[in-house]
Amino acid sequence: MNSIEVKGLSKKYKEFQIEDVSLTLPRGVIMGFIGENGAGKTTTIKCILNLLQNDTGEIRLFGKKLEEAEIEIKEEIGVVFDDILFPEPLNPTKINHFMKKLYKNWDVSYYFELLEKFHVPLKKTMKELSRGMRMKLSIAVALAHHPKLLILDEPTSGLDPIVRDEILELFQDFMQDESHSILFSSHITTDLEKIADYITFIHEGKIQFSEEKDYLLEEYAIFRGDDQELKAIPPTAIKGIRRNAYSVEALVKRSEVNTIFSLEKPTIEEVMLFTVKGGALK
Ligand SMILES: Nc1ncnc2c1ncn2[C@@H]1O[C@H](COP(=O)(O)OP(=O)(O)OP(=O)(O)O)[C@@H](O)[C@H]1O
Repeated sequence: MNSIEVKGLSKKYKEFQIEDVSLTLPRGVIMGFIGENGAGKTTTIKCILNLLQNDTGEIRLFGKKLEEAEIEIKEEIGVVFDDILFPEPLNPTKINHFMKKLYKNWDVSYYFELLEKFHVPLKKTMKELSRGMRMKLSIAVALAHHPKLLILDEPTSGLDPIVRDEILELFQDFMQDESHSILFSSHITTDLEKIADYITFIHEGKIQFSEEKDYLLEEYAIFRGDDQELKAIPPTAIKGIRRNAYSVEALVKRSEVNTIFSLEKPTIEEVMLFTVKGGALK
C-alpha cells in the first residue's frame, strides 16, 4: 500500500499556482522533494496535510482521504516544518504535557530520550532556544508518537553538519520498519543523496520528475568537452547545456551517448541545475 498518493493536485494563489501535481510515496521508501525557493514544496505539503484547501485533485494517505478519517490518519503521521510550530512561552517540558493529551501513542520516555540525545535544554522556552535546537525539538515531537509516515519540510536546514548527520541516521533507523516512509523536502541535496530512495523535483509549481534516485544517477551523466565534441552527441540525448568561456558541459542520457565519450556521474544538484538552468525545461 502507498503512504501518500497525490493525483492532479492544483492550488492557486494570486500570483502563483501548483498545477497538476501527482506523486506516489510507497511504504518503505524515503522520497526527497526538491525545488528552488518558492517552487511550491511547502504548498504541496500543506495540501497533503489538509492545512491548505486544494482547488482540484485527490489526496490519499494510507489509501484513505484525510477527511474520511482525519484523527486516525494524523496519529500515524509525524510532521516537521521549518518554522516554529509552538507558542513562544512554551518549553520542551511543557510541550510534553500538551502533546501527551493530543496523541494516543505519545511516548514520554522516548520523547525525553530524543531530547537528551540532541542536547535540547528542557527548560528553555521556544524563544530562548536556537534555531537548530528548535528544529531538533520539532523532530523529537514528530517521532515521539511512533508515526508510520514522516512529512518533513526542510528538517535539516539551519543545522550543523554533525547534527544533520545524527538526524539522517535517526531517519534511517526509523526506516528499519518496512511499513514506514518519509517525504522529505530539502535544499540540501547531499542529505537527500545520502538517504532518499526517490527524488521528486518541482519547478514553478509543476513536477518535473519523480524517479528512483539510483535510476536518475545512472541514467543521467555529465559530459564535459567543447562544442565540436558536443555536436557528435544526438540532440535528443542532451537534457541541458551550460557554457563558459572555454568549455561546455551537458547533462545527457547515458544510454543514448556513444561510449567513446567519458562521462561523469552527476549529483542530484547537477541534475536539478541543468534541468532548470540548462534549458531542459520547455
Ligand atoms: N498564503 C499565501 N498567499 C499567497 N501566496 C503564497 C502563500 N503562501 C505561499 N505563497 C507563494 O507560493 C509560492 C510557493 O511557495 P512555497 O512556500 O510553496 O514554496 P517552497 O518551494 O516551499 O519554497 P521554499 O524553499 O522557499 O520554502 C511562493 O511564490 C509564495 O510566495
